[in-house]
Amino acid sequence: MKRLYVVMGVSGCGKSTLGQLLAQRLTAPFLDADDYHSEAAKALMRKGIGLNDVMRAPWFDRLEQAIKSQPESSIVLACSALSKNHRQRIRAMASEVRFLLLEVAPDLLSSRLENRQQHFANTSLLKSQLSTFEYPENENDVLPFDGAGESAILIEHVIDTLERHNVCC
Ligand SMILES: Nc1ncnc2c1ncn2[C@@H]1O[C@H](COP(=O)(O)OP(=O)(O)O)[C@@H](O)[C@H]1O
Ligand SMILES: O=C(O)[C@H](O)[C@@H](O)[C@H](O)[C@H](O)COP(=O)(O)O
Repeated sequence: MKRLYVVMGVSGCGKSTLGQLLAQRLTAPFLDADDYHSEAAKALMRKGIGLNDVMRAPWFDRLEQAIKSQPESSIVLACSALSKNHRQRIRAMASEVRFLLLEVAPDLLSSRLENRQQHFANTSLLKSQLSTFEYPENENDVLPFDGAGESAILIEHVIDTLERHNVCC
């Protein structure tokens, strides 16, 4: 059985940051979906142009391959998983999938992205991220978290919540 924890949400919500902390706590490998984009896709996003689902398809295929080739039984993935269809595609990648949604207000997202260095996604991408994002309704495998606070506090809350839902460690 393979258990996949997906830290999800729009650009700047803190997926990579929290995902790495969670992977350390679970002693699990960490995969960042950002590392699986093509150069062409990154060039578009750098210009603030969001991907469409045709462009995303080979990216999801590469992610699936990377997840399936991990020998460990638990894996942490940071991936925006913006739409219901994207999440459905990710559910096919492992036998048990849990999404951890980080919710952050647009103003704070903007200021985080302005300050983030050396990343292809900047504030110009935020508009398309927010318009593509579909809030998970009736998706029982999605746990929402307030992503605005300090990471050191958030990770403790995440671990507590996973333990309470019996999906941890
Ligand atoms: N909880 C947090 N509090 C303050 N800054 C944060 C927090 N989480 C992430 N950041 C910062 O915000 C920026 C975006 O975080 P990142 O983890 O790259 O988000 P994402 O992977 O969702 O795009 C980074 O510069 C990161 O250091
Ligand atoms: O589905 C997509 O269009 C992309 O995955 C996008 O949503 C993602 O957020 C970018 O890769 C930016 O990277 P960060 O989210 O890590 O800033």
